[in-house]
Amino acid sequence: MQPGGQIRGKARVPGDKSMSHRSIMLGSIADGVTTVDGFLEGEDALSTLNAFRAMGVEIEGPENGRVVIHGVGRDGLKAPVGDIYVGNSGTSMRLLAGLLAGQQFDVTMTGDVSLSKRPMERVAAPLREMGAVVETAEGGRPPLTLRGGQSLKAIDYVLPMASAQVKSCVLLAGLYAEGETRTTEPAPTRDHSERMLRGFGYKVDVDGPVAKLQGGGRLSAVHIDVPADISSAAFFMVAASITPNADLTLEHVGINPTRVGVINILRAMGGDITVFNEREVGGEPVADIRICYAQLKGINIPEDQVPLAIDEFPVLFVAAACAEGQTVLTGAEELRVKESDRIQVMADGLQAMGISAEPTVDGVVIQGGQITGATVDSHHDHRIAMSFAVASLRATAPIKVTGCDNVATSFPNFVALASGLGMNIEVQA
Ligand SMILES: O=C(O)C1=C[C@@H](OP(=O)(O)O)[C@@H](O)[C@H](O)C1
Ligand SMILES: C=C(OP(=O)(O)O)C(=O)O
Repeated sequence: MQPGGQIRGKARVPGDKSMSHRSIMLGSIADGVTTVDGFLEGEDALSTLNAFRAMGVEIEGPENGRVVIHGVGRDGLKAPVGDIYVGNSGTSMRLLAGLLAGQQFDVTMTGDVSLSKRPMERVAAPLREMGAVVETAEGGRPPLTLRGGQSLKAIDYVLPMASAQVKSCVLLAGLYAEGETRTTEPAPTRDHSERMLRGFGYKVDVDGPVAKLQGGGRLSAVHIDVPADISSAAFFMVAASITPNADLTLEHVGINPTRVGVINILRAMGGDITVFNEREVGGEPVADIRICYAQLKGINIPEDQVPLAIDEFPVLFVAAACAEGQTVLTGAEELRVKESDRIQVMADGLQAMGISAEPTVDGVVIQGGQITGATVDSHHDHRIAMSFAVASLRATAPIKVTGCDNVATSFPNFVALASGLGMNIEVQA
């Protein structure tokens, strides 16, 4: 990555990863043919797609973001031949665990080196309470095996952490459980499962932190329009915010209130962000977003914004590095169990770039300063790699990022799009 570069123009980033996963899962167990537009053709969502193909679901595409799913109905999935490999994708493994807990066959899910280190006990524990038989490797890590043929009972589950993956897992198992399954979350997390289930005609009641559904119902196929992923848009929101003269418009971005922490935090830092053309597409709010350069200032990030921006912190740390003064993040210990320990890995990288970034147990303290050239390791974490690329916009010398192989998990055309908007990125084999 060469220093400097410009950020100007208009762009549409790829489809929302969370919604893409869910569209395949729900479309597969629905009655009828579900069509999806705007599907993210990234490796994580494709892992979910391939998992359902392996369980006998006919899925056409993806072709230019269009996927056609021939739903097999709630009891139509078939035992896969061999294990299901879900690569780097925590969402695939955790949500599928819930959906597969109520099937008649055994399944084992495996993942790559990063996923194999991530905690799965958080989904295994509530599923066992429901009567599922779940096996993990030592320390509650993958592989994850679900034994089929169990009869599940609904539970009233109070989540120990703010996690949409755990909430969704329990609700998906609840589809196959006898009685009313309830989840209570400690803070609002993304509610795409609840919204999309309703879109498929399944009754889900939400009252503040509580979501509940009755087991035993059926889903009816629908058309799903997946908006651009605000988590991918975030890289360019920060890129434009830190680059003098930048003026960028990102089109058709999902602005679900449970996902807009990055907008709220950048605005609190002094960011110049205009949200316009607000509309609703298939039960999800969507808008265009214009971002112009502004001198950012450090802030204490409000803890209530943490789950609303959970995947955007790596790039928000870059914003903090370019801000005047100190930024303090607390209450974000979940960042330590993502594709990498995102607190430590970002702090190490920013320090290598000459920025004072001190990790704490549940966050980080960053002093804004001058970013220098450096060679930094992204630890094969897509969001870290893209965040370091954004940092190069304000660096005094080139930044070389190693371990970038996983960028395609969430943002396959990142380099092309970033280059098109004016960033100087060179990819070395
Ligand atoms: O439900 C989802 O689609 C996701 C939930 C979040 O994980 P947690 O539930 O672990 O916070 C997020 O980090 C992940 O990228 C996608
Ligand atoms: C945490 C992430 O995804 P997952 O948990 O699905 O691997 C992410 O995309 O930042």
